[in-house]
Amino acid sequence: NDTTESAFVKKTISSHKIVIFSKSYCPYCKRAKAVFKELNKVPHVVELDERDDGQNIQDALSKVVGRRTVPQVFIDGKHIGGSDDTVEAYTSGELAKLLGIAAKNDDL
Ligand SMILES: N[C@@H](CCC(=O)N[C@@H](CS)C(=O)NCC(=O)O)C(=O)O
Repeated sequence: NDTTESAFVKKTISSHKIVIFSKSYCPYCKRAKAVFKELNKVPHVVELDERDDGQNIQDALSKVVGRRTVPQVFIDGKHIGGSDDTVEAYTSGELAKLLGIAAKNDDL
C-alpha cells in the first residue's frame, strides 16, 4: 500500500548518502549516474523497472518530489532533482560541495 512505499522512500533516502531512483533503460538516469561516476562516488540506485513494487514506489516518490519522472536524486536526504538538475548542480560545483570534495574547475 501507499504507506509501505512512502516509508520505503523515506528510509532509503535517510539511509544512503546518495540515492538515485532510476529506471535501468532510462537515458536521463544513465546521465545522472555518469555524473557520480565522474565524481568517483557510488550512489545507491533503486531501479524501479526491476521491482514488482516499482510503480507504487514511483507513486510515493512523486508525492515527495512533485514529479513523476526518473531519475530523482537525493544527497543526504535532500532532493537534488532530476537529470538536468543533477548535471546543473555538478557544473555549478554544488554537487562537489554537498559531497565534501574539491570541485573540478575546468576554468583554471
Ligand atoms: N528533464 C527530466 C527528464 C526525465 C525523463 O524524461 N525521464 C523519463 C524516462 S527517461 C520518464 O521519467 N518517463 C516517465 C516514466 O518513466 O514514468 C530530467 O532531467 O530528469
